[in-house]
Amino acid sequence: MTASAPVSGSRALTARQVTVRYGRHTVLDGVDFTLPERTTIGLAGPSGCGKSTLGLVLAMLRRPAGGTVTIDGDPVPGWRHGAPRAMRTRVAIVFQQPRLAVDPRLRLRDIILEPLRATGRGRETADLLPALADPVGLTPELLDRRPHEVSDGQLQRACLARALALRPRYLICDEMTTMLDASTQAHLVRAVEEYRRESGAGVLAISHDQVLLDRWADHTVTWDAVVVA
Ligand SMILES: Nc1ncnc2c1ncn2[C@@H]1O[C@H](COP(=O)(O)OP(=O)(O)OP(=O)(O)O)[C@@H](O)[C@H]1O
Repeated sequence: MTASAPVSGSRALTARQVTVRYGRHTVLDGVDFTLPERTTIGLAGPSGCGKSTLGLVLAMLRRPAGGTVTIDGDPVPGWRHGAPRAMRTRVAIVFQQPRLAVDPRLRLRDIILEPLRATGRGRETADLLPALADPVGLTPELLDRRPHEVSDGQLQRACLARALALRPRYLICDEMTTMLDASTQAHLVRAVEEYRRESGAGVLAISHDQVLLDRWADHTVTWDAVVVA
């Protein structure tokens, strides 16, 4: 299955014949998937079918038992820290539960700036903070708080800002807004779409919410189409 066949010469994040097993349970069995640049693809499907697992493989966070992932034509040579940093930073992911995705001791400003510091760009960080925090709607006062002092929505805003800090070529939003109120959901989707327009990134929006995907994505692939083809 190809979510959207890239026009010849255009760039894409691709999975080819990817197989993932948890113990004896085969979750992905030779799955093909293409996320072209400049495009938002919605991915829908029943709970437990393997959407998040595919997202983790595309983000190089889970090693498949078989198959390949390529970024703009470059095959990924390893997984997690086995992938070169220059490749890992080309794909970012935002998860459903922000509280499981952050260090609870850090202030929001330091959560957002983590990727810049980890890549040795510490000196630029103070200057870059407003450009990362403003689009997701975080005020300076919120940036000084720790996770237990903010709402889930405010923390998810920080997670999105962190995901965009290194200007990824591809962004995977795995149920990014599922736990959030309608106004925060709309704000975060707008921020992602603004980033996509301005950067030319490709976006994979994984969600159970067909109404959201109809509004958000250029088109939506259902899981049946992924595994049948
Ligand atoms: N770390 C793990 N160990 C064992 N089994 C797992 C693990 N992670 C996921 N699974 C199983 O793999 C299958 C696919 O899970 P996955 O989270 O990818 O599905 P999903 O489509 O994203 O589901 P949901 O929509 O509920 O988030 C499920 O049966 C799940 O129980």
